[in-house]
Amino acid sequence: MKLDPFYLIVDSAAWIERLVPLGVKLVQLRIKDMDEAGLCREIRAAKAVCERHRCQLIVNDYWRLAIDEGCDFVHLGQEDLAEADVKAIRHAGMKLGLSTHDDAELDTALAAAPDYVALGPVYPTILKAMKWAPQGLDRIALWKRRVGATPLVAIGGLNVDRIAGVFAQGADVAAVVTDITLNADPEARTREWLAATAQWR
Ligand SMILES: Cc1ncc(COP(=O)(O)OP(=O)(O)O)c(N)n1
Ligand SMILES: Cc1nc(C(=O)O)sc1CCOP(=O)(O)O
Ligand SMILES: [Mg+2]
Repeated sequence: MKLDPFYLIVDSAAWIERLVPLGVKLVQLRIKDMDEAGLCREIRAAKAVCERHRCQLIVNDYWRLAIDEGCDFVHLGQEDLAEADVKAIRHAGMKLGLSTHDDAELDTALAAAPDYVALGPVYPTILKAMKWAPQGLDRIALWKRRVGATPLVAIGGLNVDRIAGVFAQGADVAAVVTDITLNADPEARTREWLAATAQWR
């Protein structure tokens, strides 16, 4: 499966409404701390925008709600995966992306035959506290050898200047949050990401 090389991750449907129309084709809705009714509203709104713009929506964490709302792709971390019903996710026809941070997690992820594997944090991230040290670029090449044809997503501390480095090491997709959402001009930065990833599209 070919995924767009630019993977935007945001925490609201409002961000999706704002940035997806610029040409984003792969977006994750990553919401923390919201009640179920709110999550359903957000997922529904995000899905509507993504359908209009032929953008692949990936729902983080909330796989049951994603199934209920008719979404087709979820992202799970290792703790999410441990509690998830992967059979139910697959039975619903959903694609599945998985986080990995070390060898043991990669073994666990590959056993679930994911639609992509994410490796992070490649660089230090300010989005959330992480118990893993930055992986560094060499680790991407190692991961790509292990995942083979499964798309490899690089995440953590990426910015426009770091994109070429992760693709040179074998990443198929670069994921980003704060380089865009904390930028003084998120629309302009999104356009920069679209241009900078064009050669891998
Ligand atoms: C593309 C991508 N990679 C990694 C993560 C992190 O998932 P997880 O470890 O479950 O942490 P949270 O994002 O849920 O805090 C991700 N969301 N997306
Ligand atoms: C949500 C997330 N997961 C990571 C992992 O390593 O699993 S790094 C990360 C944060 C990515 O945000 P930014 O692009 O702002 O660094
Ligand atoms: Mg998670």
